[in-house]
Amino acid sequence: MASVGQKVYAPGVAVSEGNGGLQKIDLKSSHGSEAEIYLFGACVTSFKVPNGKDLLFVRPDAVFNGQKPISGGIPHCFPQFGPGPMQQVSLHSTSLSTTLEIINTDVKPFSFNSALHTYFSASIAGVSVKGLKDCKTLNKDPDPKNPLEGKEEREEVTFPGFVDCIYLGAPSELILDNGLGDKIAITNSNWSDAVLWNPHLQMEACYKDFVCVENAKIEMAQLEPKQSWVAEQKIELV
Ligand SMILES: O=P(O)(O)OC[C@H]1O[C@@H](O)[C@H](O)[C@@H](O)[C@@H]1O
Repeated sequence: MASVGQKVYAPGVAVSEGNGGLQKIDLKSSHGSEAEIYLFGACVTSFKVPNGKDLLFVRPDAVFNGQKPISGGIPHCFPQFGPGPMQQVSLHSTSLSTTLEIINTDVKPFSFNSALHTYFSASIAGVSVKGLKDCKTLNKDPDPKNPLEGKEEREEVTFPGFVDCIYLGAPSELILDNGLGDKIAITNSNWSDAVLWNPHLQMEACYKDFVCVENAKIEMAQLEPKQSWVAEQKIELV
């Protein structure tokens, strides 16, 4: 049933006004999973699996003013943070898939890099990410402007303090233990790299409640006229 101010476009697809008067879409699958997507930046801000748990996190200081990107959920970074056309989002019982397609409609080539800056709900003391062993790293701690080159030696990356690290040549599947009793497989096609970020005491009010595990394309890629680039991400409870 539609709630006040909601327009139902198809079974399980409703559009309404969200925070700050921004338009949002609520998706409900027949399996009981739900997703919320703000049209501003095509940002998925909530993905609830059938038991009601939200696997995503929106920072308490996120602004919904149509000027700044929403700090939470799955913001698209292309060619940097900001508004963009709506991409497809597919909602399944325990998984959420997103596709980002970038098309060069111009008559000259352009270069881009991109990322899905996904915020997961978490209890940071119990968080680990598996799958990054042997990847080349660019560690932005301590100096984000001069990242230190290295190699990941750990089977499981944990978050005992500030973490801001790029992983080059990341695999197509990572397993996130969110410290809340859930294991989440993050699979992708065509996202070549990954980023792990937790601000620790720089965001004292909320750092314990989330972790960013991001699919990214760090190296600049060039798109010729009429060419397109497509990448997919799937988040699945395992
Ligand atoms: O723009 P937001 O959501 O505040 O996130 C900022 C952080 O995003 C991360 O992806 C970067 O690796 C960090 O360097 C950066 O500080």
